[in-house]
Amino acid sequence: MYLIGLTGGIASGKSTVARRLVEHGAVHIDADDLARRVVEPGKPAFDAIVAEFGEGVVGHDGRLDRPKLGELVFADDAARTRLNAIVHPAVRELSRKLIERAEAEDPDAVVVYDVPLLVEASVDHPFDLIVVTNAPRRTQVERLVQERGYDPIHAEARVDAQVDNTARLSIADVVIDTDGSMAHTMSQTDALWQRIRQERARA
Ligand SMILES: CC(C)(COP(=O)(O)OP(=O)(O)OC[C@H]1O[C@@H](n2cnc3c(N)ncnc32)[C@H](O)[C@@H]1O)[C@@H](O)C(=O)NCCC(=O)NCCS
Ligand SMILES: Nc1ncnc2c1ncn2[C@@H]1O[C@H](COP(=O)(O)OP(=O)(O)OP(=O)(O)O)[C@@H](O)[C@H]1O
Repeated sequence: MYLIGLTGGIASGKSTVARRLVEHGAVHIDADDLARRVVEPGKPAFDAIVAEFGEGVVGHDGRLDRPKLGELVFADDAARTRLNAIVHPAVRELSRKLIERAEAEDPDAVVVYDVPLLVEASVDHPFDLIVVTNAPRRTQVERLVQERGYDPIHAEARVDAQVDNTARLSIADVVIDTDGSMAHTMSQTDALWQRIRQERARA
C-alpha cells in the first residue's frame, strides 16, 4: 500500500483532487464522511455529544442537527474543542480500520486519506506522502459564500477555526495550488499520480 495524507483548508479543493486520484485508480477515504458515520444515532459519539451539548442539537429526525451544532462550535473555540474531543478519537479508530482493510483487499493500493484537520488533530498515520491543497483565505471565503451559500461571517469563522496555510505548508511533501483554473489543479494532480507511479515502479 502507498498511503497519501491529503489535507488543506476548507474549500481548498481536497475533494476535487481526491476525485481525480480515484479516476486514476486510488482508493479514497474521507474523514468528513467518517466524522458523519461515527455520530449516527446509536453510536457512542452521538450519545456523548447529546450529553455534552443537550437535546437541542438533535433534529426532528433524531439525528444531529448539523447546522445548529456548526453554528455553536464555529462561534466558540471551547465548544469546538469539546466536540473534537468526542469525534476525533472515533474518526481516528475508524480511519485506521478502513486503511488496514484497504491494504488487506489490495496490498498494492494507493490509498488517499482525505483529512481536513491533519495538522490540528495531529493525525499520525504512517503516510508515505503528505499532499496539501492550497488556496488563499479570500478564495476559501469566496467559495464558501458563493458556492455553499454560507454568510460571510460564518464562512470566515470556519476558515479561522483551522490552522493557517503556513502551518499546513510546513508539513507538505507536495503542494497543489488550487487558486488557479480547474485545469491547473487537474494537471498538477495528474503529475502527482505520475510521480507516485514512477516512485513505485522503482521501489
Ligand atoms: C460541526 C459539524 C456538526 C458541522 O457539520 P457540517 O455538516 O456543517 O460540516 P461538515 O462536517 O461537512 O464539515 C465541512 C468542513 O468544515 C470543516 N470542519 C469541520 N469540523 C471542523 C472542526 N472541528 N474544526 C475546524 N474545521 C472543521 C472541515 O473543513 C470540513 O471539511 C461537523 O463539522 C462536525 O461534527 N465537526 C467535528 C468533527 C470534525 O472535526 N470533522 C472534520 C474532519 S474529522
Ligand atoms: N482550481 C480549482 N481547484 C479546485 N477547486 C476549485 C478550483 N477552482 C474552483 N474550485 C471550486 O472550489 C470548490 C472546492 O471544493 P472541494 O469540495 O473540492 O474542497 P474541499 O477542500 O474538499 O472542501 P471541504 O473542506 O469542505 O471538504 C469546488 O466547488 C470547486 O469547483
